Amino acid sequence: MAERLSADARKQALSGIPGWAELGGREAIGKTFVFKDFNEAFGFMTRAALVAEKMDHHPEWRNVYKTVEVVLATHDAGGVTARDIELAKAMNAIAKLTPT
Ligand SMILES: C[C@H](O)[C@H](O)[C@H]1CNC2=NC(N)=NC(=O)C2=N1
Repeated sequence: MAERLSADARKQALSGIPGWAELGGREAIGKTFVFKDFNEAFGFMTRAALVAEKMDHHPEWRNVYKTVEVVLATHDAGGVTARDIELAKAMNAIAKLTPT
C-alpha cells in the first residue's frame, strides 16, 4: 500500500504542481479549477474520470456550472500519498488542454 507523505514531502511535491494546496483540518490536497463554461468543465471531468479509473484512484469532487472543486486523499493510508500527487499532475495536464 502507498505510504503517507510527511508534511515536508507534501510541501515539496505541491511546490511542483501549480494551484494545488493542502486542505485545512484534513490531510488532503485540493484545487479549484475554473473553465470557460459548463461544457469545458464537464469535458475535463470526463477525461479526468477515465484517467482516475485507469489509476484506480478516484477524486472527491464537486461541480457547479464552470467550476470543479477537487479533493484528493488516499483513504486507505489516511493521508496524501504519491498516488494523489500523480493524479493531481494528470489533472493539471488535462486542464491545460481545456480552454478556460
Ligand atoms: C480497492 C481500491 O483500490 C480502493 O478502494 C481505492 C479506490 N480508489 C481510491 N481513491 C482514492 N482517492 N483513495 C483511495 O484510498 C482509493 N482506494
